[in-house]
Formats: sequence, structure tokens, C-alpha cells
Amino acid sequence: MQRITLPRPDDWHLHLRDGAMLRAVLPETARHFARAIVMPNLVPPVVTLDDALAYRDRILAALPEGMSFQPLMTLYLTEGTDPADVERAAASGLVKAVKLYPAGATTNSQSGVRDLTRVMPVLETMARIGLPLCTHGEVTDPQVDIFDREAVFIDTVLAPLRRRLPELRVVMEHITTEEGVAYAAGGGENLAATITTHHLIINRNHILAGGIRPHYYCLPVAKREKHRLALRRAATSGNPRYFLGTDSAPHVDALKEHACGCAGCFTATNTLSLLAHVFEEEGALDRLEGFTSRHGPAFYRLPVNAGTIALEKRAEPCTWPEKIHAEPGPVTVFNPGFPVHWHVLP
Ligand SMILES: NC(=O)N[C@@H](CC(=O)O)C(=O)O
Ligand SMILES: [Zn+2]
Ligand SMILES: [Zn+2]
Repeated sequence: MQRITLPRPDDWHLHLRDGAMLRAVLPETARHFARAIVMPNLVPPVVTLDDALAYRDRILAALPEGMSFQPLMTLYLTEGTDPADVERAAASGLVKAVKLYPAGATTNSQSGVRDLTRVMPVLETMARIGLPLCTHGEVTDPQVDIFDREAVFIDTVLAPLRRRLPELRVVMEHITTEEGVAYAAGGGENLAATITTHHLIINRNHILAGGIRPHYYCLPVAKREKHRLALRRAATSGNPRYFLGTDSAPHVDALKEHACGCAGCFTATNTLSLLAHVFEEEGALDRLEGFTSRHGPAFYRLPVNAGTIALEKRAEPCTWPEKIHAEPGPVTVFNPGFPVHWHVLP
């Protein structure tokens, strides 16, 4: 029997939603993760420090008795964001990043940024105080093929921005391409990238070949196999530029299994077991703790968590509920499509 022990992990990109959905999904994350960077794409979005503090209170109120979890808050960058509010938010110690959604790029991104020049005063403030910018790195130009939108974002938005403001600290969220892997590798210490669990497991065939599988549809959409392999090499490389951001994104089944289905994979429940499986396949189990527990805190300038979590490889496969039952409706748990034997110990 094989066993591994990790410093308690963190999730550097998570969607918790609000209200009844928040209550249903929060325990799935808090069971295994000590902290998470909580995405601000609520309706209406979490824009100001006051919004973030109120949302943080709702998250803590939704946490079941006996569980501990620290939400690391983010602000949703809009063209009306006030640099002084961002500076106060950073000084509060409770807001750890600002999130850039190009308007129209993904779920609830309508209030995002259309013209980067309008947010330059905010970005200059963030560069000065060292507050990271988390990016949903896809262009929204309908002329650009959806499979190219990340690479085009890097060339036409991110690289020019970083040349203009090299001190700005940037996290490329949920990278999905070899171009993303390469750009993050060469970006120096002000740049990092999160990688999701599902993008290490599925490529675009999983979504489209032999029938359309809406529960594998997320944004950025999974790409061809060579990109998945590049992500696996990056995640298991030991390079501190890369760390885990699950992008676990619950949507009720009725909205996933729909003529115009929502983007998002819900992986909070089984992420750690899946990651152990992937890292073992890559012969890199010893590097799992860097990815889940050390590289993220190093970038965000936070301590590594004091507690630990153990996983054990057993002959019998893990079992998970097929769905989480939230009051607004069931949420399908990500199905990797193969048996997984790494059990998280209670
Ligand atoms: N990743 C997704 O496919 N969906 C996310 C938004 C996002 O992270 O882009 C969501 O909020 O549902
Ligand atoms: Zn995103
Ligand atoms: Zn996300």
C-alpha cells in the first residue's frame, strides 16, 4: 500500500457562487483545501472592497460547523473600478487579487473590461503595491477561432501589457495550451499560471467525439492532445511558475444539459484523488506537493499551510456521488472516465 502526505493544499482559482449553491459546494472544497482564491463573477459581480467583505462573510457563514476554510477574496475589474478602493482592499489583507475578465469571454463576464486603456490607473496601482492580476486569458473577437483565443490573448493583450507594466504581478488563470505553458515559463518572477485538474485529463475529443458531452465543456475549452500533454509536463515539472487552480465551477445540470449549455466543470469533490492519479502516471508523485501546496503560497507571498492531508492508494477504486444535490438543482461531479485508486484519508 502506498501513501503520500501533503501540506494541506490550496485552490488558487475557485467558483463558490452564492446562497444555496454556495452552501452545497463549499464543503466539497473545505473538506480538502485550507484556502482558495474565490472568483468574483457573481451576479452582480464582486467589484468593491465592501462587496468582497460582504461576500466573505456569506462564505464564512455557509461553512458547516467543525470545518475550517479561509476564503482569499478577489475583486472583479470593471472599467469603473476605483484605484483607491483597490488599494484599500489590498491593505485590508483580505483581498488577494483583482480579476480581469475580457467582457463576454466567459460566465458572467458582461461587466468585464472592453478597453484595457481604461483600467490602466488601476493596473498601475496594483503594480506599485504588488497586488496580483488574475486573467481569464482569452480574446473575445468573434473572428478568432475559439481554439486560438488563448494564444491570441497572450500575443495581443498580455505580452503588450506586461511590456508596458513589467512590475505588474500576473496569474494566467487556467492555461490550456502549449503557448500558455511556454509564455508562463519565460515570464520571470512576476508571472505564474494556474492549471486545472480537468485540463490535465481531457482533450477536445472528450467533449465532441462520439456525442457531445456538456459536462466536459468549460472555458477555456479543452484543446487538442498535444496541449494536454504540455500541461501535464508543466504541472509535473516542479517549476514553481505553475500551481493548482481547479476552476471548479458548479452549474446545475439543467443549464449544462441545454441547447446553449453553460461552461464549467465541477471538480472540487474529486480533484485531489485525480491529481494523485495524474502525477503517478507521470512518475512525479514527489512533485505533487509543490503543485498543490507550495508554489501557490510562494507566488501569493503567504505561508504554506501548517496541517497535512494524506492519500492512500488502494486496490478498490474511489467512489464519489455522481451529483451534488444543491437546492437549485443537481450538479454533476466531473467524471474522469477511468478508475482512480488514490483515496483521501479523513
Ligand atoms: N471556467 C468556466 O468554464 N466557467 C467559469 C468561469 C471561468 O472561469 O471562466 C464559471 O464561472 O462557470
Ligand atoms: Zn475563466
Ligand atoms: Zn473560473
